[in-house]
Parts: sequence; C-alpha cells; structure tokens
Amino acid sequence: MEGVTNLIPVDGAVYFYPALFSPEESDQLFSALINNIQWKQEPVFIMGKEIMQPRLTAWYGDADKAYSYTGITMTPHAWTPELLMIKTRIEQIAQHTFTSVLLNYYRDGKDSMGWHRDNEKELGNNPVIGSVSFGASRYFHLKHRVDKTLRTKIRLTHGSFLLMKGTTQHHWYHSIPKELKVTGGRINLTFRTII
Ligand SMILES: O=C(O)CCC(=O)C(=O)O
Ligand SMILES: [Fe+2]
Repeated sequence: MEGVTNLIPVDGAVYFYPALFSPEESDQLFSALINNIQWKQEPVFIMGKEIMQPRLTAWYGDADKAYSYTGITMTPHAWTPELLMIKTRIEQIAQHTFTSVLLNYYRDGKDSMGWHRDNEKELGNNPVIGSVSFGASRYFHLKHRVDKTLRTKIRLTHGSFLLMKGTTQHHWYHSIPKELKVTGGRINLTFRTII
C-alpha cells in the first residue's frame, strides 16, 4: 500500500484501494458469491432478547481456525476457488496472510451493521483486517472511541479494498448504516487472521 493515504488522522491506519478488481471481475465475483456462499440469517442476543441480524452472513476459512462469537463456536466452511482467488489478491497488497473470512450480504439499503470494533481476542492485539466489497456502494463510517470530533466516512465501491491495521481496532469504531435509497445488494468480505 505504498503511496496510499491513511484515512484516519491518529491511532491507527486505514487504506483504501478503489479498484482492486476490474468491473468485469467484480460482476462475476458478485454473482458467484451470491450463488455459491452458504448464506444464513443468524440471531443475536441483545439484552436477553433474540433478534435476527439485519444482513446475511457466512464464515469460511482454514479448518483448524474455529471462531467464537457471542458464546457460540463456529466451524468455518472450506475455502472455495473464488474466495482463495480474492484472498491471494489481497494478501499481495496487504503483505499479510489471512486464515479466515467473514462474509456479509446486505440485501438492500435496509440491511446494516452497527458500531463495533473487530477486537475479538482470537484476532490478536493489532489485527490486520482486509475488507473487499462487491455490488451496491455503501458508506463505511469510522468514529474515534474517545475524541468525538474525529469521524470520517468512505464510500465502499464495487471491487474496492479497504485495509485496516496497526492500533485501529483499539481506538476506532466502524459501522455500515442503513441507506434507504439503496435498492441493490452488496457483499462484503472481511479477511482476518485467527491466531
Ligand atoms: O460491510 C462492511 O463493509 C463492514 C463489515 C464489518 O465491519 C465486519 O464484518 O466486521
Ligand atoms: Fe467490522
């Protein structure tokens, strides 16, 4: 990512690469992922109440890297050829090896993801998170945990790559808010390394 600007002013590093995949490749990958990924709508427990997540998700990755999430241990599905191709491409840019990917499918602008940090302890202290997007563009918001004046947003476009590293997950929250004007679907893949 030499020569690419850090999108956050302090406490971490976020780099954006707008066209890691060509429009043609991105169209193909979007369709392949819609059809071949084992999408599910999972429940989460919020204040003792079961609610469905406002998007579909799936976990893929190395078989020996299970992931626990809100008390449930999830075994990943095995890598598919498309996922391995995407992983190889981003590993060259990030100069980092990933073990796992969380896929999110936002069916339209009513689907979303709330403020959070990717700070699960199996990701280690300063995780490298590689995020690839296909389909409808959506805003990715970042806000500093302490300094409320520090906020930014970036439009994650078809075929783009966002890389978060360093101390970002200690100090910055991120989210995908609803955008009711968006009618198309979007797929995001966040590649991670489970230690
Ligand atoms: O959809 C996105 O761009 C963000 C996904 C995300 O933050 C996550 O999976 O942890
Ligand atoms: Fe995240």
